[in-house]
Amino acid sequence: MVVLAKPAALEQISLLRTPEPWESFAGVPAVDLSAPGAADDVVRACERFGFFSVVNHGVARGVVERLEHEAALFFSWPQADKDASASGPADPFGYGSKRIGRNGDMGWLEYLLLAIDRESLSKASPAPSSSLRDAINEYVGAMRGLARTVLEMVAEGLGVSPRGALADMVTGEASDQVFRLNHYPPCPLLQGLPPNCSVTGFGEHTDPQLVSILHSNATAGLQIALHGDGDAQKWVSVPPNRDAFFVNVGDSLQVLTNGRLKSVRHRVVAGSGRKSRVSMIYFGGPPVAQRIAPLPQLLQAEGQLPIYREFTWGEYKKAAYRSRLGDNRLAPFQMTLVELQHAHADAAGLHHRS
Ligand SMILES: C=C1C[C@]23C[C@H]1CC[C@H]2[C@@]12CCC[C@@](C)(C(=O)O1)[C@H]2[C@@H]3C(=O)O
Ligand SMILES: O=C(O)CCC(=O)C(=O)O
Repeated sequence: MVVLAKPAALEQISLLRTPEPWESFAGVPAVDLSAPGAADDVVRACERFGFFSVVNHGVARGVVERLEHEAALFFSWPQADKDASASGPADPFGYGSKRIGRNGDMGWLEYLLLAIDRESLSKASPAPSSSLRDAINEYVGAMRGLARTVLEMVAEGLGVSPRGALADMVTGEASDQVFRLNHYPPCPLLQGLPPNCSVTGFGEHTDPQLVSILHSNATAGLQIALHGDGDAQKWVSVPPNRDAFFVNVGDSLQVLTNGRLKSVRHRVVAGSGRKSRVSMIYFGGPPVAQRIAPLPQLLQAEGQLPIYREFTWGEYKKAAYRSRLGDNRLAPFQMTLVELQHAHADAAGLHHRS
């Protein structure tokens, strides 16, 4: 019997099965933002997949190309220079290689994780070069606009007023925005392993914020879990599209809509022979003090009880940084059956708790 040892450098990174070409999922909704009825399409996609692409988004190609160029330049720096850049190893912000978060998650990637204040990079998140900083600032400005459009459409499609109620949380004064550039080089250590072996680029997780907007080059790797019944989880590969942006529903939007819109579990698979995947993601979070709870307007309109307890974004973030990447971070905030029964009885005036 031949026993294939896993190369030591991959010891802490999980192997995954290489996706088959036929697993490439043709069903990711593509929403034309300029079309009438786009708001309903956005809500439908967020309910069904928590994930969709947007076309006719109005973001100039040059904004993306400039950042792609700057990102490629930065990732080609000597390792020692990258390690010394952006104020040292990511914790959580800065340049990181393989380590994700603080609790032992590992992936086959390198990245820059940066904090954004309003329109531009925060002083606490220095960019490695001024040309990269300028390209990021221009790109992030475009993403804020796109996040606003998408969240206004969500509000419109759900009948939430004012139309800016959700968008303001992400683009207002003290909003907590994060930006990430990811680089997944081909993994040479997979050579010699069976061809069906891939490596985890970015482990499965949901994003904690309201929405994240992702762009990648033409290299595949992103997978999403389709929302199944119960625990059933089916992973499908998202065909890359350089002309589109992909929107992910985050946990906070799931809570605000009382579970009607669902955050999407996603991950990145890296292979041996492929080109590098480069992705750029804007994460739209609310101010630290923002209360996150099912919107009373929606509960009333739909005659529902809240299935989540209220928390502040600051509390959620603190808990997130103590969690492992793949954890279900909403579980501690879900109402228990007993709590729901009490709430139901209270609402119906059936009993009074002392
Ligand atoms: C294990 C981790 C790593 C976290 C925090 C914690 C749980 C969730 C991860 C993410 C996922 C979405 C982007 C990010 C920037 C975020 O806001 O939450 C990530 C962050 C990090 O990469 O630092
Ligand atoms: O790089 C990608 O395509 C997705 C990565 C991701 O999910 C993340 O950075 O949170």
